[in-house]
Amino acid sequence: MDIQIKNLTKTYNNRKILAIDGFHIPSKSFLGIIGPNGAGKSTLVKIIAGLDTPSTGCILYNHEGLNQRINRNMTMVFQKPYLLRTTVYNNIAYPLKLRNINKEEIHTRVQKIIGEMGIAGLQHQKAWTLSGGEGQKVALARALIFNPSLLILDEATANIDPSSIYAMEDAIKCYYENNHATIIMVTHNIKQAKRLCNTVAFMNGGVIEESGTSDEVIYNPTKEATKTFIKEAFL
Ligand SMILES: Nc1ncnc2c1ncn2[C@@H]1O[C@H](COP(=O)(O)OP(=O)(O)OP(=O)(O)O)[C@@H](O)[C@H]1O
Repeated sequence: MDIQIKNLTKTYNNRKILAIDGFHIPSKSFLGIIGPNGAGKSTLVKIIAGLDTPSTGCILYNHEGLNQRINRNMTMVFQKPYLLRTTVYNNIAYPLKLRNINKEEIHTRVQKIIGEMGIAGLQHQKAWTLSGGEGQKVALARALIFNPSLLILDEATANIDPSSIYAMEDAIKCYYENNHATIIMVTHNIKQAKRLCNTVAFMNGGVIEESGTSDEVIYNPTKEATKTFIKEAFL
């Protein structure tokens, strides 16, 4: 999915916290958004996901040749998993039920994804009894199961142990490589951005200060603010 951000602003209580004149996220990008606390990263991705509205400006989604202002073929995974009060199986099956997929196919697809993500043993467990990392894997499986053309991850692997981070990264990478999807990932982990993303945008004070390939932004930043941020992130 190709995304065009046009003259976007967001203001809270007369404070402008986002001001992006124009930014293009080409189809099949894996974009990492990095930047300090309060830079506006979550606000931007929530607006892209349609979970918040801009004060001015708009986002245009071009999916399969259709230019549109709303796109339903996308999903977002947050830092804290929002799971339904039911079993792991039902949580993961939910997006398919919403799309009227038949029971047999739902079963097949759920078994496939929980097998790939190593959470098959949890399928009958109630979602509220899961550990934080397990819940996050369930949230990711639920996001991937309906093959979204845009996947947004907002610090989805924060507070997760290293082996679970790698398991989630593998699932995300595999999804990206096999589905021609566009992925936007907000992360404080510069090494993770380097491992996964092909482009990186550095946000600061509500604007995109600098963007380019991951190598350009991480190893050869041109703006002072980006240089300082990257240097501190690697300390
Ligand atoms: N509903 C709201 N009302 C008032 N201010 C808000 C609201 N939501 C966000 N903000 C402010 O907007 C700014 C940007 O917040 P945002 O969560 O987008 O930053 P972020 O870059 O994702 O930060 P972090 O890295 O800490 O998650 C912050 O100063 C925040 O206090």
